[in-house]
Amino acid sequence: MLQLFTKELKTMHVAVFQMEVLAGKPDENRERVKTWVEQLCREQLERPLTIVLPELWTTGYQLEDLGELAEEEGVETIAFLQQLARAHRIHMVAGSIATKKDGGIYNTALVIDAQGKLVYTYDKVHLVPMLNEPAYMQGGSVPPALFELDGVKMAVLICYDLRFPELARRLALEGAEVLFIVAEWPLARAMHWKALQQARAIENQFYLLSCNSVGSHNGTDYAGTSMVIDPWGEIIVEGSSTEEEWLQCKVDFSKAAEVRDRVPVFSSRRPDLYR
Ligand SMILES: NC(=O)CCC(=O)C(=O)O
Repeated sequence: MLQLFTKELKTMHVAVFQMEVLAGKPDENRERVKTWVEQLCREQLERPLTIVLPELWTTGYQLEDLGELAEEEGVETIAFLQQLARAHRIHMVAGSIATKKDGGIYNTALVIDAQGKLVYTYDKVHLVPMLNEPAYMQGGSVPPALFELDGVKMAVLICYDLRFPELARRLALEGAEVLFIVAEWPLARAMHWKALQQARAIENQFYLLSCNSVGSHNGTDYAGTSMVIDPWGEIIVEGSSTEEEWLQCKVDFSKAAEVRDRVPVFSSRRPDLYR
């Protein structure tokens, strides 16, 4: 059954850090995130503000060194983010980092609220063969679920997960109003990146906010083109494919209800014929 949309909170500011991740350099990447957040928060005083980081932003795809680089339960980076979130009163869909737990290494997304509480973690379930991820990491065994920031139902998927529409549809049916995609998506498949994001937003009639990285590592160029897409499928802001930059906008949560009135996909569904 489709949940009703949030009534109380109508808008939220978002800022997406389309970052050039320095592979294998977690200290430097943390420092760069701190500098960016400080600069952003000098300019953007309005709250609520949610910031978004890309996939594996502490280590990049330096997979062969993850034995050393991955953090035990993500403790150090989580503490760093909690401190930053509290200091600036910002919510963080803090991309993902490599974590060690139960003898394996996982690609773990983190969500921290403006009080510094770790509200949600998710271990990427679809590891990407094209980047050799399954050779170095374990896939999560728990499907992505909803979390809430200021009463808004949201969800986060990690990069390759975008190719599996059943995940996004299930989250939409559970009431997601915003889907975040945190990514290190290669330029070689940039056309898929853009088309799939728009498709997920259009078919599920929710906001889609993505954060991809730029730059290159080990011969792979990353595609940037981070986006904020509204529930009609309109691209509100779009990053370049090459430059480190940040994207900022205000999202209006009342828009999804309008779109669902105009094209009532969810009430037209035939779950008696398919799931
Ligand atoms: N980091 C990723 O999951 C990349 C996904 C990818 O390259 C693709 O789906 O294509």
